[in-house]
Amino acid sequence: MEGVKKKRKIAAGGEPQVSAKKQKTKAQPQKSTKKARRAIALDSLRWKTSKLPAMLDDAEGFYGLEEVDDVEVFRNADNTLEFRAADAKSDTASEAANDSADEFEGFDDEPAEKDEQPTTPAVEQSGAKREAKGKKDAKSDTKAESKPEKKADKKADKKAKTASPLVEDPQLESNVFGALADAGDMQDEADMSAWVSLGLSPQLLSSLAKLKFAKPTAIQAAAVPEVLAGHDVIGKASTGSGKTLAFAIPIVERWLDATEAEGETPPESKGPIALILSPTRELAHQISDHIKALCEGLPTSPFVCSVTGGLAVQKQQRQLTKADIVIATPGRLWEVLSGSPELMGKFKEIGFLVVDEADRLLTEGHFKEAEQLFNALDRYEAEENDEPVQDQTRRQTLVFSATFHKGLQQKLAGKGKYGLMNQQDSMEYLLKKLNFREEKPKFVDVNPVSQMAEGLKEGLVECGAMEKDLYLYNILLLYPNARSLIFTNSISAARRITPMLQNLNLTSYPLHSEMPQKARLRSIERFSSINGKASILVATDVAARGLDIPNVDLVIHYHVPRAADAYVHRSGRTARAQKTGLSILLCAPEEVVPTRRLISKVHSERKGAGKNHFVQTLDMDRKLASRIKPRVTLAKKIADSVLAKEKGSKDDDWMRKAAEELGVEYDSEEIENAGKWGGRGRVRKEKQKEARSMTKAELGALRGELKALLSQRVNTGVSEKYIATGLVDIDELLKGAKGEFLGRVDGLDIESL
Ligand SMILES: Nc1ncnc2c1ncn2[C@@H]1O[C@H](COP(=O)(O)OP(=O)(O)OP(=O)(O)O)[C@@H](O)[C@H]1O
Repeated sequence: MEGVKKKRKIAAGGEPQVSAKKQKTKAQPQKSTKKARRAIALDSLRWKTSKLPAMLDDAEGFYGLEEVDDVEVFRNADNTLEFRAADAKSDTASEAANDSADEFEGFDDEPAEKDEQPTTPAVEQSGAKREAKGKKDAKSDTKAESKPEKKADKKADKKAKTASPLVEDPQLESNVFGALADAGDMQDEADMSAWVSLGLSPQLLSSLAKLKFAKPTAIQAAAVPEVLAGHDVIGKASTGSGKTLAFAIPIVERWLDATEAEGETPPESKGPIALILSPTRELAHQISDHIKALCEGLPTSPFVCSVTGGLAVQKQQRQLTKADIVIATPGRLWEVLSGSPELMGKFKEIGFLVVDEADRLLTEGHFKEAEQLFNALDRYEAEENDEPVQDQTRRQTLVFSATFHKGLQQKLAGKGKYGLMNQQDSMEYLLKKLNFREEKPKFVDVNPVSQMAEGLKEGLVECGAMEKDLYLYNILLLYPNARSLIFTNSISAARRITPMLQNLNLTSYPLHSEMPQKARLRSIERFSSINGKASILVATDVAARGLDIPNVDLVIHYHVPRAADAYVHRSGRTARAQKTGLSILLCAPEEVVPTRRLISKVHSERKGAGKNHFVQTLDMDRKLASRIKPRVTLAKKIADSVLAKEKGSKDDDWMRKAAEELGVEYDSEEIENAGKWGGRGRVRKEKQKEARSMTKAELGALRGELKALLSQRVNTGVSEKYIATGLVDIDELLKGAKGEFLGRVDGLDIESL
């Protein structure tokens, strides 16, 4: 017995033409059934147009192939072939059916059972592939479809029971599933029908299936068609909602089109198709990885190149000569391009300019470098007087963020009064700088009401300014296995909190802009790779935007952020991609007013009993806090001492060098005493001096003390309420504790989110 599938050719758009293969078999006499199968005439079968993988689109001679499922080919003693219809039922059942001498009526596309599907894309696709391969030797075709085919068939049968490919466009569906089947085992399970209406190529659909992205997110569904239709787009969607692919998918699609049109990968002289600007290096690398992952499943991939510093300018210039998609921080790209008029010329021809996290990149303080770049990209030499002029751009401009300035948002949405807007503050002014191709770019806002991710819960802990370390530790203890991201407003706080938490046996890493690039990436990598136990990243706002670290459970704002958008982006590091997460603000009395303002801004569009309603005040167990206070105090003291010593030796180094250059004798004591400290800085300096003067033995003793404290159990699972009611024997409970921290904060529970 050989094969389950046959193919034939048809003339494009015409009636089926019986192939040599088929003519030969048609001449065979119809024999009586063997086992559960009956011999059948080939024309009575339901032939379907074969689905060819997109990469075979240009494989001449294979247009118009048809195929049929579930037919077995028997070779008779006289060497003739006979085709028998497979029966889904058991052999006995089939025999019974055969006995009743029912005429074969062909295969039915209707499922035998309610949710059963008749065809199996994986099998069809592999069949199509084989057909292409077997063009030279039609006879070997059936042999090639022996055992592996049966296996595939079984698998396909299994899949047919679960799949529900209800797609409106059958041609597209066939392409889609054809391509998916080609993508291997995983794709056997994939139903990609939700992507179909976006008009993507089978290659890209196959890649998306490999990423296991079964359906587009709201921003992808809304923005991709607009971009593919050639519009400039401003896209707004909450954090973690897939904005990267919303612009990356159409870019890669356009690259595929261009590559296909040229036959080969575009030559080096072509220049990049897209430039994506990111405000931070980490985000640029992440976008680059994201696009590479999307392209991994393609038959040929674009060259994706990130330009963020770290590599020599010449090396980056060389890389840029062959780049198809470039992701860059504006300052560095400007540095690289301004030294190469040839490269600059190529960048003037890009098809897409994407500004990710646009509101950040285009605001005061960050826009300067970007502005230089935009001006250069848009400047063309006028033919007549050789004066540089701003040309109407040919490229599409795509601008994405989770937060946009409210005035701009209203204007884009066609509401509000704009005349009163301060131009410098509004993004309108900045958007003008982007030189949109269309007078009115498409504004796609998929979360007009809330900027926050759906699965996010927000909480607030009120505590004294000097108690923040204590309550930070307290919260971390309540979530012993969480991946937590702590945001501070200053580099020095991030520097201090990290070793303090490490002293408390919590795995923590720092992240701030004064760290070398490699150390920054290493911190993110280590933080992301620890699974199953607490892992903490203490970061400044350098990590607030765009970073997509998987499974961050908890975001803690150690300091109340200075702006509402920072709060949105920081909190958006958790509850990404439909997941859940917590965001907790540590709020000191002097931060209450800015916090209120911030919350009412962030939740301004939401309906509810007051804006603050969306952020729950959390009552922490004061008794627990007092129990853990001694260890926090010690951990802090040790960290401060180590930091002061490090800082001291750095300052010493600097001063020694300065003294040497001036040709004077260096005496640190003298120099320090000569400095006139006053005001607020004096106390700090004195504290630093004290911490710095701690001897090794003193430090060792503190460490020993802390170690002893840390070895004691603290049960966080007993709330003050229980203690107050007196219904529970606390000592008994503490005895039963397994050395783990079991507490929870009422109303905020990671598991129950
Ligand atoms: N269609 C999809 N289905 C499932 N997951 C997706 C899909 N598209 C993207 N993702 C995943 O969602 C996560 C968040 O995506 P992305 O980083 O693009 O979010 P974002 O909207 O840009 O967030 P931010 O505003 O914080 O920058 C990523 O891990 C990404 O792989």
